[in-house]
Amino acid sequence: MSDILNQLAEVLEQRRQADPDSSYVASLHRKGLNKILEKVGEEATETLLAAKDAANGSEKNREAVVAETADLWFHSLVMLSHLGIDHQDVLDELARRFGISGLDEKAARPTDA
Ligand SMILES: N=c1c2ncn([C@@H]3O[C@H](COP(=O)(O)OP(=O)(O)OP(=O)(O)O)[C@@H](O)[C@H]3O)c2ncn1[C@@H]1O[C@H](COP(=O)(O)O)[C@@H](O)[C@H]1O
Repeated sequence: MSDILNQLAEVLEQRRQADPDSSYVASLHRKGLNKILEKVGEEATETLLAAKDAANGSEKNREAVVAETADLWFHSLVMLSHLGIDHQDVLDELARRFGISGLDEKAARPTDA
């Protein structure tokens, strides 16, 4: 999985300096953080609506979940790039968490005084 993420992140880095008239990613950077966040929110909403439909059944609905999740991940990568955050940091965080049960991690959190 991380191969395509790494390749895509490399292209996204190049697009920070590209012409907004010939690059969708460059056009997002030109419009700024608020526009990028709007797209992330929109794609998140579309993903959850597709997921609700998929729970009711057809293969077409399941394909929509895949397509919408790809849109969400893509726009999240653009957000990270815009903020100058390396996507590898997110992969490293997932790797750090790997094998740690969410239930155990939550139980080990300091309690509020
Ligand atoms: N993976 C993607 C990718 N996924 C989705 N999209 C685009 O994301 C947009 C989101 O879809 P919408 O229907 O929400 O778009 P819209 O309604 O026109 O958007 P708004 O006007 O509402 O903002 C579409 O234009 C999609 O084509 C992507 N655009 C680019 N990439 C990758 O980014 C690379 C660089 O793209 P460019 O910068 O355009 O060269 C490409 O080679 C691809 O690898």
